[in-house]
Amino acid sequence: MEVALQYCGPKTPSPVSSRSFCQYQPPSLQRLRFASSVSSSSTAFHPSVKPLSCTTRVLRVTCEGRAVDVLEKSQLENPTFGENEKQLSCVMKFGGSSVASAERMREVADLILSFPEERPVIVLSAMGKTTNKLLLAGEKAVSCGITNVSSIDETVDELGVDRSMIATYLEELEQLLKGIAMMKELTLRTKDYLVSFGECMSTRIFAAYLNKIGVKARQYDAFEIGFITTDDFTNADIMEATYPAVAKWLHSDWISDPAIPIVTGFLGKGWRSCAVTTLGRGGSDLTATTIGKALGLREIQVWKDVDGVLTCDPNIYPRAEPVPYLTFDEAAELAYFGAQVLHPQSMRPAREGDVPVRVKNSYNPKAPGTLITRTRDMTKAVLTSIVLKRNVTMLDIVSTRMLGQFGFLAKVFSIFEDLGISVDVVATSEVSISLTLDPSKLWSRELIQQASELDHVVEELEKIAVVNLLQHRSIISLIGNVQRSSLILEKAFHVLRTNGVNVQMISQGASKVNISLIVNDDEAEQCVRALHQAFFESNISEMGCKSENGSVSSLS
Ligand SMILES: Nc1ncnc2c1ncn2[C@@H]1O[C@H](COP(=O)(O)OP(=O)(O)O)[C@@H](O)[C@H]1O
Ligand SMILES: N[C@@H](CC(=O)OP(=O)(O)O)C(=O)O
Repeated sequence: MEVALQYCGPKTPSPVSSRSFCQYQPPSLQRLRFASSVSSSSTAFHPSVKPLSCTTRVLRVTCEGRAVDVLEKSQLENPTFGENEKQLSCVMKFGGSSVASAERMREVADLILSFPEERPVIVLSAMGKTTNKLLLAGEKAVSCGITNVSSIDETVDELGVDRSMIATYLEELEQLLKGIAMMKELTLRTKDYLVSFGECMSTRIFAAYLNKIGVKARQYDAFEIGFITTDDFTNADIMEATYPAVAKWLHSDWISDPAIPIVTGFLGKGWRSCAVTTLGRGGSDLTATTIGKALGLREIQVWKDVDGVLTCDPNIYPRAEPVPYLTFDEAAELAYFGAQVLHPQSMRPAREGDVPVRVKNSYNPKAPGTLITRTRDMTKAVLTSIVLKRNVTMLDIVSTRMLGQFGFLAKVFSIFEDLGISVDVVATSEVSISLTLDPSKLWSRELIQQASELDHVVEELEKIAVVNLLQHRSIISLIGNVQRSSLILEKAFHVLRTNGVNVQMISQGASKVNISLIVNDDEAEQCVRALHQAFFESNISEMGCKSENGSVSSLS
């Protein structure tokens, strides 16, 4: 594997060797890119990429012979357009549920074409439950040999597109499964490569279909156009270098030869390994918001199978209703604390780029959906949504020293830092601390590794504290206007007391939009239903009434 980093243009210094590239930490890569004062003409672009201007400062990252040119940020904030050039206008992301079959792909194509004024970038997930099926196939390959991969063929035939386009992928996939069966091992890195076939195929099929019906489209693999990530396989983070690289790639292609870009969601390329990475389950939302920020688009649309973000998970309580407006902060908390509808990290690029996100239903396009923006009128808002995160591990840590001891919290958190474990919810006093561990980070690891990691954490903490490990807990997050926390808590505790539920920990974060309550797993769903009824269904109740935007407001 060869990785090189170089400046392009006449004064190009010698390429940085693979070893020294690997020594850079992400922040220094950033500094290097933006601090450079090397000004050179951009003559050494990738053949498919047209330079934006003739005096562009460029840093090129070459991975396995493939170059990604990273521009100085200012060049991307003000791309130059010819008089008649129209920019790409929005991102439309369609999840697996929206493109589950040939019929759905046709409907999604019609939906896109029903917005003739838009020039969208399309982001697609794998069809239906393909990601789960691929993971299952990988596990079966480990335990009992190869499984076959034929159902994607049927969609190709139904859409009438050329099957040779994905034939090589299906062959490669079978080879991969054979390899897994032979090795009897499925590493996180291999898992990411395996599931990437889902998005690689759905986008190729969809782009071929659009071209077949006369709509010019171009397929892109995200890992080839500059989605540079950390090497945390199955849960990689997008790195800053992604934004200028992706913007440049998509923008330049669009300017030189306009065609609707069809981009694989969920996938990236590890900056050290250069291997395919994934952004965590549901990661196509993050792909969409990353593109929205990178290109400074007008709007990011995420098309789902529900009428927007709902007041709670409809699988827990079917009477959940759409929430018309959310702020980025509310949506980020909601996503982070377990609402499957949005990827936990997906709001970050949208908030940074201040690009509105609209959550819409591809099965019911007329429904207004949810609009997520930087601010909204919070004067009447009390509670917006209730979110449940299950199977959480909680730790009660009590210092073995006396009151007044400083540095206790610092020691506790440095243990988590050393072990690379993220903490979710925290409540603390001077000598004790209760916290929950982020299950998405912890549970992505192998089961045996999880158990030994937990033992290790407890062992380390026991050097300075008495530790009580509590498993099978749930976090119920009340997302809304924490300025009205007394009202929210009064009502919530009334509901919980009537349902005989004891809250084991409570935390009101600095975000001002979230109050988290920890309860036992087996009581959690019943709590969510009862809370939903109290907050959203009692039109005029003791303490609250429904406001126009669907959230609860006080009578006072
Ligand atoms: N608060 C919520 N609002 C809306 N949907 C939710 C919520 N919590 C959980 N969900 C679930 O999230 C699903 C949509 O997310 P997801 O399956 O990731 O969509 P897609 O695959 O289309 O991107 C819905 O079908 C719904 O069951
Ligand atoms: N296909 C991936 C990525 C994704 O975002 O999917 P969806 O948009 O269907 O949630 C997954 O299942 O996790």
